[in-house]
Amino acid sequence: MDHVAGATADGKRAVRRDLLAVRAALSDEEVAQAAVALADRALGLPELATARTVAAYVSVGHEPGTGALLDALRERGVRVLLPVLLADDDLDWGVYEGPGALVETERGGRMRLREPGGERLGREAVLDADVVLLPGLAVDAHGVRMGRGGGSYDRVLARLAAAGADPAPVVLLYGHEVVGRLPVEPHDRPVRVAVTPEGVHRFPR
Ligand SMILES: Nc1nc2c(c(=O)[nH]1)N(C=O)[C@@H](CNc1ccc(C(=O)N[C@@H](CCC(=O)O)C(=O)O)cc1)CN2
Ligand SMILES: Nc1ncnc2c1ncn2[C@@H]1O[C@H](COP(=O)(O)OP(=O)(O)OP(=O)(O)O)[C@@H](O)[C@H]1O
Repeated sequence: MDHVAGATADGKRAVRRDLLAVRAALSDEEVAQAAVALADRALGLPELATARTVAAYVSVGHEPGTGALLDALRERGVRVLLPVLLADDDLDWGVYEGPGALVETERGGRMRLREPGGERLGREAVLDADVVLLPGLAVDAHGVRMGRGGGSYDRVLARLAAAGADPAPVVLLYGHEVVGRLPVEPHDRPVRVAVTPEGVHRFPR
């Protein structure tokens, strides 16, 4: 079993590297245009039309851009929660109060994140969310999502399930990141929806 689990983790690392290389090759203009289209698509989701609290994240680098989406949600009066990465790779949460209230953070040579600088609400704050917008590198036809490998969102999804909370998990990706099949480990939890600049994909439960 350990051998199989190790093979899956190695498989994930290789897929992650390839996916990150494709993102790295995007031009700044492609990234900017994709962010506008992504916000449009996401704002059309029925799940977001009724949501009062949305857990989201601030995109960095060549990730599918969330800036326009965060501001549009906030303008709608939605309470937007943003993650704060903790030392154990779990997530604390703070309320989005506009781009000026974000602080740039960097931990141990990892990628720079932009996180809310204000009050920390605790790990359980995500249980208030009606929708959870997740970062990712890819999703497959079963809704299996691959992240950066910290396991932060695996823990968030496990926490939601343990509490009996059932917000729609929605991953934001580029079109080519919706793939046929990804390596899967027992802790991986499927997402319900993937939004890309080109459209919306729904996965059977
Ligand atoms: N914009 C954004 N915010 C986010 C996430 C994300 O994926 N994107 N997260 C999603 O969980 C959490 C932060 N998790 C992170 C996980 C890994 C790395 C990172 O730098 N990884 C290295 C490679 C692995 C390593 O060195 O440990 C890298 O990407 O270069 C950064 C943040 C919460 N906030
Ligand atoms: N519920 C959990 N509690 C504690 N650790 C967990 C949990 N789920 C996963 N992990 C750990 O997180 C690590 C990374 O998992 P994985 O490679 O699936 O990350 P990922 O889904 O790509 O990342 P992320 O969720 O941050 O986007 C693994 O070592 C795993 O053991």
